[in-house]
Amino acid sequence: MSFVDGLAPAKVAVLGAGSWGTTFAKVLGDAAEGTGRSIVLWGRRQEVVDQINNHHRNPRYLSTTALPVNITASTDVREVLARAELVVLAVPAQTLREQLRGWAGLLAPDAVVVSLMKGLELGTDQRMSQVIEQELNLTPDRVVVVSGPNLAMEIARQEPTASVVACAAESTAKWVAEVCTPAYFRPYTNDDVVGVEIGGIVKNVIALCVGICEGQKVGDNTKASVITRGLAETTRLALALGGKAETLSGLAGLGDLVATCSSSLSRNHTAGRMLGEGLTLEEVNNRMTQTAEGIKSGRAVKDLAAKMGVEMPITNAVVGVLEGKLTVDDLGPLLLARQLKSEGD
Ligand SMILES: NC(=O)c1ccc[n+]([C@@H]2O[C@H](COP(=O)([O-])OP(=O)(O)OC[C@H]3O[C@@H](n4cnc5c(N)ncnc54)[C@H](O)[C@@H]3O)[C@@H](O)[C@H]2O)c1
Ligand SMILES: O=P(O)(O)OC[C@H](O)CO
Repeated sequence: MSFVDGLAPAKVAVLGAGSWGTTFAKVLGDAAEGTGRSIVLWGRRQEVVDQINNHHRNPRYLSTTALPVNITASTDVREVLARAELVVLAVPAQTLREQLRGWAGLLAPDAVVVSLMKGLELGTDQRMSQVIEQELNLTPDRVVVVSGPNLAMEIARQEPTASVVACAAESTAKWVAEVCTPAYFRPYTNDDVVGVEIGGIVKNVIALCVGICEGQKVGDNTKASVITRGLAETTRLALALGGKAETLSGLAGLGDLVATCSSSLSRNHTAGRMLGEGLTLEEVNNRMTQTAEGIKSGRAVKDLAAKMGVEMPITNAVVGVLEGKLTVDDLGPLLLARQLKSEGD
């Protein structure tokens, strides 16, 4: 198998044909041009699969993007996973464990598994790489995380973007980075899986808060304050879990936080804005057609931080709003009334 012998994979499976799964398949497909490598997408809906196979498009998620012809799709996960040396997972975080239980016996014996997801599991407070290791019985050297300032729509338009490919084993990270490097996408490797995942998870909660600010029509000072203090609490959590500070000041930390908190393309930012405009969470959920991980992961982040003894005031306040214990108007006064302290604490 190629991971073992160092050769590039001949087949890559991407499970999840939503916005990011389809876009990342395009990244892989463009990078594979002329190599003979095939990219096979698993989708739940026959109409999505048919559109990809017959028209090289996924109009449900990426209406204007033409997909490379080396991408095919199927609803048959067994067929998609057969002999795939690299398996990329892009389903909503809270559904991953259940999905993996159905897929576990179908993976090729030496497959490397990549998580594209930015969520924390409710109830267990586990990161997606931990769920993957447990359910597929994989060692950390075969589990990779891709994360960074990666708004799918911009990458689908081939706008220059950098990202992070993280794995405990540098050789695996390099192996994966080499197959996802088309001209418009530049991955950097990193061995700090914890820092990379925590950056991607918590930025969604902070983006909900910035979105709330936007919905309330407060200005840039407020948003910059939330982003900066949001990074401080994200870094505290990452460090407590064994992550590195420099990861949080890199693409998967600051980079992703800035992209998500500034962009109207972000689903978390958009969901926050609607809350700030006065919609209830139920109304927001009814309007969202794609996954905004922060809505559910917020609670898991709060629980994990409490378990680790890490102070995360912005996360706690956002969860208070999501759970109906605080109104959006409570947020500013609550956060500002906290006891004064040193910026570095
Ligand atoms: N969209 C982005 O810009 C982006 C970028 C980076 C990371 N991510 C992360 O990637 C992950 C997937 O996000 P997305 O943008 O592709 O979401 P999406 O909502 O666009 O697509 C989710 C996909 O999962 C499928 N799905 C939904 N419920 C499912 C279930 N119960 N079981 C199996 N499949 C199910 C949907 O049919 C769809 O194909 C999230 O964790 C997100 O945070 C997204
Ligand atoms: O649309 P969001 O809020 O899920 O953010 C998408 C990506 O994670 C940005 O890097």
